[in-house]
Amino acid sequence: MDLPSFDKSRLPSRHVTEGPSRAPHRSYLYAMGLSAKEIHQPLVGVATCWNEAAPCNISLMRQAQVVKKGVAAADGTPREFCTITVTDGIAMGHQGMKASLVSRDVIADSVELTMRGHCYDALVGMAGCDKSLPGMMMAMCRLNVPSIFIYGGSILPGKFKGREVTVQDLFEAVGQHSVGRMSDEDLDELEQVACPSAGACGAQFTANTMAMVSEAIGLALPYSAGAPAPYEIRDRFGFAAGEKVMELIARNIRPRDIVTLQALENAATVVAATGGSTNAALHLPAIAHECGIAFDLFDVAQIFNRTPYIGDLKPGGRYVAKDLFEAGGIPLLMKTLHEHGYLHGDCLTVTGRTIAENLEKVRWNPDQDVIRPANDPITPTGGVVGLKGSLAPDGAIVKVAGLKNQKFTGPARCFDSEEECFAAVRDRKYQEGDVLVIRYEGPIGGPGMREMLSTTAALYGQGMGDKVALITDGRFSGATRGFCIGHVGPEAAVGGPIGLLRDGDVIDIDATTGRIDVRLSEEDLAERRASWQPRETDYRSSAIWKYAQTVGQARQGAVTHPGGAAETTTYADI
Ligand SMILES: CC(C)(O)[C@@H](O)C(=O)O
Ligand SMILES: [Mg+2]
Repeated sequence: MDLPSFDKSRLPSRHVTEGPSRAPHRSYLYAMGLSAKEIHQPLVGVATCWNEAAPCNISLMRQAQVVKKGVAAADGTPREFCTITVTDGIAMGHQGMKASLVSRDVIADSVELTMRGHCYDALVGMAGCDKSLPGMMMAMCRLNVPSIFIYGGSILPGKFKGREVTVQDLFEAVGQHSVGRMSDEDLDELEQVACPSAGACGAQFTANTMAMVSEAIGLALPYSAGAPAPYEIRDRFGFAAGEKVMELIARNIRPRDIVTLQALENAATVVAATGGSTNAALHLPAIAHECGIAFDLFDVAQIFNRTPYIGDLKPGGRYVAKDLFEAGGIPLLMKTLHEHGYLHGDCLTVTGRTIAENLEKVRWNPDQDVIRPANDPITPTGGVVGLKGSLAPDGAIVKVAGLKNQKFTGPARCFDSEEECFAAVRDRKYQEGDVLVIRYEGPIGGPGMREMLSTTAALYGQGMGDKVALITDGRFSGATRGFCIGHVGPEAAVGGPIGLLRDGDVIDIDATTGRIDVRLSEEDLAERRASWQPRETDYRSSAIWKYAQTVGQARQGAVTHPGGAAETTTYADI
């Protein structure tokens, strides 16, 4: 690969590799088998979230070897390191989920610290799970050294009784089983066939949503986020990412040149267009924050409201990630959105070219129905909608893709933890028409803003998905369906109105007008607020306690440090 010549003396790695005072430092590099030539080449961090916690991560170390070959082929020296993950599918439905969102920021922090400590010149970050994708992209924006993101790829769908299934079917099967609508034998068979390969949860759930974001925001190479984990073509993307990051070093193209306000709007557009995970409304503000860009839940919601819903993907629709890749991949989706004016085409990407330039050669595929043309959508507005009102002055979010009815009025049934609500659902101790309220599950109150797929899927599995509504200051899985409103802010733990609700209060939700209100006057709310007492959590120490001390509200992405780009030293410039 012919790289433009560039001034190597500006590279951060000079702090580690150049001059007599760095002889000790170099001795460590020699100890790992590096040659003198390799030591003085640009050092590229290859961060992966490899571990044996989940199928999302299991193939990442293998894939990273190809990335390293790409870096080396372009005269860079790859340095591989791993960070942690918490996998929601296994953390779901118990206290373990409190570690999930916390892990996003720990991932960003740990990548930051490895990169800073060793003065790596660039980063290729590989992630495969809900929190590792945004965590890695946050680290890239925070560090602002040339970076490429690469997804580990989606899992393949399983086959059960002749139909394609994902882990969503299992979570919903738990509800079916609890009311006698599924036998022990079928549940046993389903759990053995639902997840047949390595890769992240297979439909437009959180990992695939954030993977789509990685291409739309410009941090990943076109097509790279769509290829399923077991497909060998992933190796080509890995090699290309390794080579390309060397060009980004040479041309000094950095993440904050790429992740602009317009790029964030492009990312929100693909989420809405595909009925993606509501978690994007949390992660996009957090990524923006790392760049010093104000882009909160309301900004995301504005894009959601003006974007046509065109991706017929599960959980709202019919297809899985593999089908989208085979239909033409994420560029196919972006092509039609761009053609009809829904994307900013002039945003720079890691190819060194703009979105519009990347899409030039993409042709529309008429022989597929995974993605509809943007001028012939499934619905004219996005599959995810922002809400606001007396119950959520700081906003809330709901996925409407696949919902029959977008309005709901009913009496509140209040629960102060997910466990309490799950027990009521499991035992069918709720009424049709109820608005189930799960509170003290926000970023501070949980702590950790749990995702509540076990409860929402159980409701769905009981056939009650459209007969009750559920609202929470916690959040939902990308696989949640039903009338489920999350991120209600401010959260109960800081005195938000959701914490003032009592059983029987009447709640009105209207996703068509973007409203969520409680039929209580300002005076009623003020009176209740006066006697409200903050609650203590059981977490008085540990990483989860530490998180609760610094985390902000969901509206701004539940970030754990106040400063954006302007306040953060990028070691690249020291
Ligand atoms: C387990 C899932 C489906 O991956 C969930 O965590 C999500 O958010 O999509
Ligand atoms: Mg999740």
